[in-house]
Amino acid sequence: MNAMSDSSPSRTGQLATPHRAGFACFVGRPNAGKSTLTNALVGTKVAITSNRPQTTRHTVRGVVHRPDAQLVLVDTPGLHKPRTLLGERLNDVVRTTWAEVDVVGLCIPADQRIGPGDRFIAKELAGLRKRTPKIAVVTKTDLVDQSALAEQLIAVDRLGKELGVDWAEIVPVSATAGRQVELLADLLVPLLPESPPLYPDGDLTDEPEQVMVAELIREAALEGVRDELPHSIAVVVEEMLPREGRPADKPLLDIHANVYIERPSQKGIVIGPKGARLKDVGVRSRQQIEALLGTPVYLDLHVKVAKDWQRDPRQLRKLGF
Ligand SMILES: Nc1nc2c(ncn2[C@@H]2O[C@H](COP(=O)(O)OP(=O)(O)OP(=O)(O)O)[C@@H](O)[C@H]2O)c(=O)[nH]1
Repeated sequence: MNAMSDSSPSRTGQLATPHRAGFACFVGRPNAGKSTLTNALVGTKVAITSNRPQTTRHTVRGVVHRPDAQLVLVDTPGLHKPRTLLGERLNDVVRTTWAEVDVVGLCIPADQRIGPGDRFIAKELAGLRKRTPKIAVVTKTDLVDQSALAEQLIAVDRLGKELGVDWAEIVPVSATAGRQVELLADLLVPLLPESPPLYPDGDLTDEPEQVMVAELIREAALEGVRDELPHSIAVVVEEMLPREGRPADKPLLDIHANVYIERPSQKGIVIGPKGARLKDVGVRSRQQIEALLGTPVYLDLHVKVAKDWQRDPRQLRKLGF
């Protein structure tokens, strides 16, 4: 099930390569390595990774540009059993995304047994329209030896047969070791429809910059306090403006952002003794933002309480959900 023959030279000796372009998304349980894989394919940091579940809240697209194809990667939040309104909304976002893409890749870590979380998602995939190709990506192969990997590949194959998902490919990769990432792109491209490029060359993401900036701040704010504040931090960038009166060769971007927490008692955790933690969050996220936007940044952070924001539809809308 691939259209590799399309890219072989034609009899006239010219390359009869139709340009292909389309959307792919990686799904999988939290922490399966979806964001890291997206980054590895695109070759720069576009999606936000973390060593904890459910940090990818927004649909972030990275664009892989190749002479023969353009692969637009849509990164979705992990599908999970919803417990809150936010959880339900996230699942809706995930399903909507699946229905709109040209190929879906289910990520399953090589170093963990296939569990209820993977089955839950694979079952959803089985219900997706037939003509959307589904591939299985066995991630983090650097963490296991050859025989464990072979076993996992067999288990993934069995999972597909059992649940009625017809894998177009089963591909083992390591995003961090850069192993087989190119091959994955090669296998994804033929599954895309023939189409001219969808994005101008050089575009890595069409996610609004403010959302990316907010994600970087949230990532820094969660660092080290995830156990205390699992899903209780949201960040909204209120304003992003070039500082007036600066010489052209010394621009400065003023960014004002609010870090929302759910309860006043969480304020101390985020701010830290004498504001030390918040200062540190500011320094670390500023460096990331400067790297992302390529300009010096002045970052102004405020911590605010948005009571029970995960359960309140009005707050959710304000926070962009
Ligand atoms: N050793 C190794 N670790 C990896 C690899 N890919 C991802 N990881 C690690 O696995 C953890 C989760 O990776 P993410 O890319 O954030 O996972 P995700 O599926 O996007 O997670 P959510 O956003 O929670 O859905 C991070 O600590 C990564 O560094 C890999 O190829 N090898």
